[in-house]
Amino acid sequence: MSYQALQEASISTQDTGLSPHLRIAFIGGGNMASAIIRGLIKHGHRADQILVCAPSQHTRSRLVQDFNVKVHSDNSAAVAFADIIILAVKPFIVPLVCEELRPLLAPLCKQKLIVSIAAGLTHASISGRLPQHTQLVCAMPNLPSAIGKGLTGLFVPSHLDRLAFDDAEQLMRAVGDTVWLEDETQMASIVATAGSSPAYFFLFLEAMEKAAIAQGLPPKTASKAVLQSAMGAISMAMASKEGLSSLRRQVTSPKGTTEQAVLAFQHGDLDALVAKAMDSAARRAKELALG
Ligand SMILES: NC(=O)C1=CN([C@@H]2O[C@H](COP(=O)(O)OP(=O)(O)OC[C@H]3O[C@@H](n4cnc5c(N)ncnc54)[C@H](OP(=O)(O)O)[C@@H]3O)[C@@H](O)[C@H]2O)C=CC1
Ligand SMILES: O=C(O)[C@@H]1CCC=N1
Repeated sequence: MSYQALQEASISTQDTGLSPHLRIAFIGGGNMASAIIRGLIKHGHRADQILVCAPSQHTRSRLVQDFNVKVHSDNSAAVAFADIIILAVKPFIVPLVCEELRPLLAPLCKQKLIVSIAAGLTHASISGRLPQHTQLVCAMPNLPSAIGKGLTGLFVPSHLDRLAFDDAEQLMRAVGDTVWLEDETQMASIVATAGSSPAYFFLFLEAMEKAAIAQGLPPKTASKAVLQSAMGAISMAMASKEGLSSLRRQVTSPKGTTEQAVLAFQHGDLDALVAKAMDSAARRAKELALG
């Protein structure tokens, strides 16, 4: 699997044209559904246009309290309510949900868009469990969707017209950027590069915070120094026309302090460790595809 392929995918940056009248249902109301809901509401989507189906009363109460969205314990409510149904359950639950929705979707499948955000599951494995001609798009979003800064990979097989999935694309664009994948094998790389990656950055920042505290900084100062520096670096990288290496060299004075830190990372073979971690995530996505 080559991560290079992702560079060839186009990242859209246009304003979203998400219709405020679009009714959106989530099957599952956990971390990722909540992140997308938060992003949608932040973007101005009306809470009463959003329904979440989740089995536990605790989750439903939390969603009402946090977002004032509609909630239901029965997944079939999603079909009656929504134009777009997002499958936001763990991958192994998706077949059960499809089984429940299948008879209800059969007469309506051309009027509904289904979006699966389940890591690893292929388009064919989900569409095979839904009525023929169901409009299904596989999406891989990430947690920063909660603040409108997500990145979602989208895939439909080449025989389907992407324009038919405009509403789903606009929905995901309301919570961040989107990339269309040409080839479904790229989805495992998007899981490794975008779906999972916020956790890598959090892990790295946690490690920096611990090291700064160990060196003697007060925890609040360490946290502020780490987060503000990370935000500054990312904002610069996003705004700059220069590549990442060039920006890195601007910080790294010959015989200076940064050089020593960079050498320590290189002696620890950071590149190999990152590649190993991302390969592990991509491999797990492929395992999930097999069920
Ligand atoms: N977390 C992330 O950063 C990302 C996750 N994903 C994908 O999103 C999906 C959800 O992950 P995540 O939100 O982290 O998981 P969570 O465990 O946080 O949420 C899963 C939700 O599914 C609900 N659920 C369980 N069984 C059913 C059922 N039979 N019918 C309806 N709802 C059900 C649970 O309800 P209850 O709370 O009531 O038990 C819970 O709200 C996964 O497929 C994952 O691969 C994709 C990209 C990023
Ligand atoms: O860890 C997971 O399986 C999910 C998919 C991507 C991010 N979280």
